[in-house]
Amino acid sequence: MASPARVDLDGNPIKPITICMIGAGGFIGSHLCEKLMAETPHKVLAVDVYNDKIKHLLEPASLPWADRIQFYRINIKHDSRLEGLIKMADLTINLAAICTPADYNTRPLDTIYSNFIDALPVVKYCSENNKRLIHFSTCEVYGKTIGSFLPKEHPLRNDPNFYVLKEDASPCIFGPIEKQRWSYACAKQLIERLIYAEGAENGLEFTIVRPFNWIGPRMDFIPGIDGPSEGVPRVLACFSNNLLRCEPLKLVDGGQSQRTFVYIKDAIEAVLLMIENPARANGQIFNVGNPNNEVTVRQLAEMMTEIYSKVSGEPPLEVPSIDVSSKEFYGEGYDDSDKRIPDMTIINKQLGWNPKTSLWDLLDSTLTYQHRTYAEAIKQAIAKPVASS
Ligand SMILES: NC(=O)c1ccc[n+]([C@@H]2O[C@H](COP(=O)([O-])OP(=O)(O)OC[C@H]3O[C@@H](n4cnc5c(N)ncnc54)[C@H](O)[C@@H]3O)[C@@H](O)[C@H]2O)c1
Ligand SMILES: O=C(O)[C@H]1O[C@H](OP(=O)(O)OP(=O)(O)OC[C@H]2O[C@@H](n3ccc(=O)[nH]c3=O)[C@H](O)[C@@H]2O)[C@H](O)[C@@H](O)[C@@H]1O
Repeated sequence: MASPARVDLDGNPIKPITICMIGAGGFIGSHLCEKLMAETPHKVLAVDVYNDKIKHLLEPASLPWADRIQFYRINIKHDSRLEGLIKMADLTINLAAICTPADYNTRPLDTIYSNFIDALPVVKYCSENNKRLIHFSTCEVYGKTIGSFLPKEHPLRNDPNFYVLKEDASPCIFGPIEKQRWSYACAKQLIERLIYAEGAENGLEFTIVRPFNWIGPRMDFIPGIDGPSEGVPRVLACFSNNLLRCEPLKLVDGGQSQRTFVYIKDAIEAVLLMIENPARANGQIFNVGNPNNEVTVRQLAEMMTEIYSKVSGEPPLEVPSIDVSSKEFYGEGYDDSDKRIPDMTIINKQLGWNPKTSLWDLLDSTLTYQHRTYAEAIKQAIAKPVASS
């Protein structure tokens, strides 16, 4: 019996489309490709410089979706094939970016080029060829909260108007230029403004996504195993690396910053709704996060330590964490977002989307994956005698 036709949120049948996905080989791209292959009839032209995280979707040729995904090893900085691929597709999704905070103050030029200059041709080709664009921005465009400028004990700090981040109302508050941490957020903000202007002046059909700390399997790399030994990934991978190596977790400036974490699989549901409901998603900027999963970084460290001990069967570390200054950890020019709570009104109203997974459950499944994937390799790396020079 044929499976029932898939319908959008308004009950209309969903037509198969071709998607040019730039940055398809990254963390979010790999989960999005998986979802599109397993649950939809859409085709993906997967563009990236790497494909390790989607290899399982590309080979062997006998995979049921083999004719619906093609990988193009392309650096969008300099490759004339990009426009042709955008023309071949109905929709372009741009995920390509440098997006690890350790790079923002140490490689500010690369960060600005990657998040602004390199995205320009993508926007231009979409606009000129009347193709729809879903562009990945960031919750970092909000910068610091208004409340962070009030004295520590001020009662208004508890008023949501002073910290909840709303797409159509909150200001974008960055630190001074010498705090190069904000090079990323500022570049993302300018590309958002450019896309918005292309929509207003030239009719570009666009959707802007502001992810709030999406986490899960395949995020970033474990230093010395599948990434550089001296590399500094985002917090999930930093803490996973510490736990796998039985080292104390490093709390930057006391771990007082707050974050809301959302499970990658919940967030991907939101992206699929955007893909398949253009009439509801076009012209919108969407926060995608989980306001119920807020913790300080210190609390995150404690939770991950407890869960990893359960998952690995090893006793918790005697010294579970140590404090490090941001200057020591990230170098000169680091600064931080104090608190990030997404307002969910717009995505709720337009797409009816709500995150489901609690922080405990998402850390449990993610740390189970980390342990299964890396524990043995770490053991071997630690046991290996250091090569003589
Ligand atoms: N993960 C999150 O929670 C999060 C939060 C906020 C914003 N974002 C945004 O979402 C997007 C994807 O993030 P991610 O977490 O998957 O990061 P990621 O680093 O895992 O993925 C980005 C991918 O883009 C590719 N890429 C970068 N420059 C390229 C180029 N010049 N040509 C071709 N490919 C290139 C990289 O190789 C990588 O595979 C980024 O734009 C990021 O700023 C992510
Ligand atoms: O994921 C997001 O939504 C966005 O936020 C991230 O920024 P941030 O949350 O600051 O990045 P993390 O590296 O995950 O750091 C989170 C917090 O943990 C702290 N941290 C990080 C690593 C560590 O070992 N110890 C530690 O205390 C950082 O100082 C920061 O306060 C990145 O900028 C982007 O990937 C993205 O745009």
